[in-house]
Amino acid sequence: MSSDTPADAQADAAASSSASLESRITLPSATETASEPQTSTTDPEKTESTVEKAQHDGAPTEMHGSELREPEYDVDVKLSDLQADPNNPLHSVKTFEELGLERSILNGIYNMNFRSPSKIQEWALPILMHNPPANLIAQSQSGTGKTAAFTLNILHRIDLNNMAPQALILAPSRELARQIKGVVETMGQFTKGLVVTAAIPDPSRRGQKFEGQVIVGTPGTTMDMIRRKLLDPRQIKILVLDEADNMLDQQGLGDQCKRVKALLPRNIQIVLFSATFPQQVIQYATHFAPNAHQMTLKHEELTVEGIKQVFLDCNGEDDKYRVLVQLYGLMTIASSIIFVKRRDTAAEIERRLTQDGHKVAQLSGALEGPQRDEIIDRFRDGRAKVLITTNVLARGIDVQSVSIVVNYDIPETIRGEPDYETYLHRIGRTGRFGRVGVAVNFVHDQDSWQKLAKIAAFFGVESKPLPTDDWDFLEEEIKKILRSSRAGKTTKEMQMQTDGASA
Ligand SMILES: Nc1ncnc2c1ncn2[C@@H]1O[C@H](COP(=O)(O)OP(=O)(O)OP(=O)(O)O)[C@@H](O)[C@H]1O
Repeated sequence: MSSDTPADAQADAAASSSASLESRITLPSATETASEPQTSTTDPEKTESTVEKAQHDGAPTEMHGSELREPEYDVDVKLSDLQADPNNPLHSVKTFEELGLERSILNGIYNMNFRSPSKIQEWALPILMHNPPANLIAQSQSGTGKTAAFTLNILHRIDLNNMAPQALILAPSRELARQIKGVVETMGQFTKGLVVTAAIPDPSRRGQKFEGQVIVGTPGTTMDMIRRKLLDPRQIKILVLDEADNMLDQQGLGDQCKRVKALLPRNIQIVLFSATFPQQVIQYATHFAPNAHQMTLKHEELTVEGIKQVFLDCNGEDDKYRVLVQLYGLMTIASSIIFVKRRDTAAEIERRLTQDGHKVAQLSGALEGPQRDEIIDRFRDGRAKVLITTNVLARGIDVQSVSIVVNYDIPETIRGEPDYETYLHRIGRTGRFGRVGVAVNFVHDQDSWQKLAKIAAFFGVESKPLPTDDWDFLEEEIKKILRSSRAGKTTKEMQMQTDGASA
């Protein structure tokens, strides 16, 4: 079961490059895709809850949805205010009821404390749920609820009286696949008869059939399982690629995803979601999902307002470790992720920090699956507060308590260029759904400084320098950001405040 190793290795390496993105919505012609709809039979009654199992299986330990409370800092963001602002990606006009979801599904959403949809959910759901089913390529900022958008469509469409796989969700890492499985189970906890199965490397499943209406997997294992006839693809009617630009990347997972698709029935609904879609991937994506409705964003629109970006000027590579140790206290107030380029750097930093008496966890593609599960679960439930990792966890991971992301190494492509997409995904591990967070970038030489400057210019953001020789000041600055409450302010009001301050 080593078929996911290349995928993980690929995800470990910074791979994708960037290109200009257009903000546009494209509607396809009337003669669209896909098979006949099959409405699900749902039961409003509460059935045996799968929450416990879901949470154990990788979902956030507590899915508080809109309840924005950081445990240690006094962050009291009012989500309703953010959602009332038409310029905010969390804004919506409609309610979940108006989107035509079954009562059992609505109960699942409300139980997760979701009050109203985000922009992407409000836009994508009517398209996804419309009959005949149409393909979709959709882009939305990190942490704006893309998982719910594709999950709700799946819950709406599957036939619960049939145990055969009907929806396949592919994700680039085992951690993300497990997380999505948890979300589908939690959201579908009142959906009677729902079975969700993970197709990730798991020696304990050897020879066992993959049953359940929803399969969430990594592409390599999914392909293996279909080929070995352990996963029957014949009744699959929806294929979702989460982190689709990464999944279609021709250098890495693209080939595997193409092969999986070739093993599925024709005319299924194909759904591609990501926070980033470089132009060259969009072109390929439109072949993969023909006649798709499209929503893409400009790169200037991609950064999340709640994530403040700063950089620390270190005195060379060796000095980075000293600065990291200084930061440790701040990183443990809530949870933090440290991103490095290489697996051996991750292991080395873990070793040194542990030796210096600090508690940290480390996860990279070099570790075996069960060990990885144990580490990410510890991080999710707060037993481990500082996680050192590679790009394997750059995308999709949703741990709401993450308040600091450290780019120990500025992300770069295999060609040594700044990796714009990976940067955006990495910093997007904080500031989820209206929360605030800080991205701390380490620069240590001309090259890393230039890469960061290019990244900041590309996204049209300012990366503020913080001194590394005045720790009291630095600490106060970071704490100030994390304490900053946006309660009661719309994006426009905040903009005016900033304008006023600089006038
Ligand atoms: N309508 C909603 N109301 C409140 N919370 C929501 C809503 N939709 C999603 N969330 C929460 O927002 C968080 C981020 O959602 P999700 O992980 O789906 O983001 P994403 O857009 O897929 O991000 P990424 O691009 O990083 O993968 C999750 O904790 C989720 O439970």
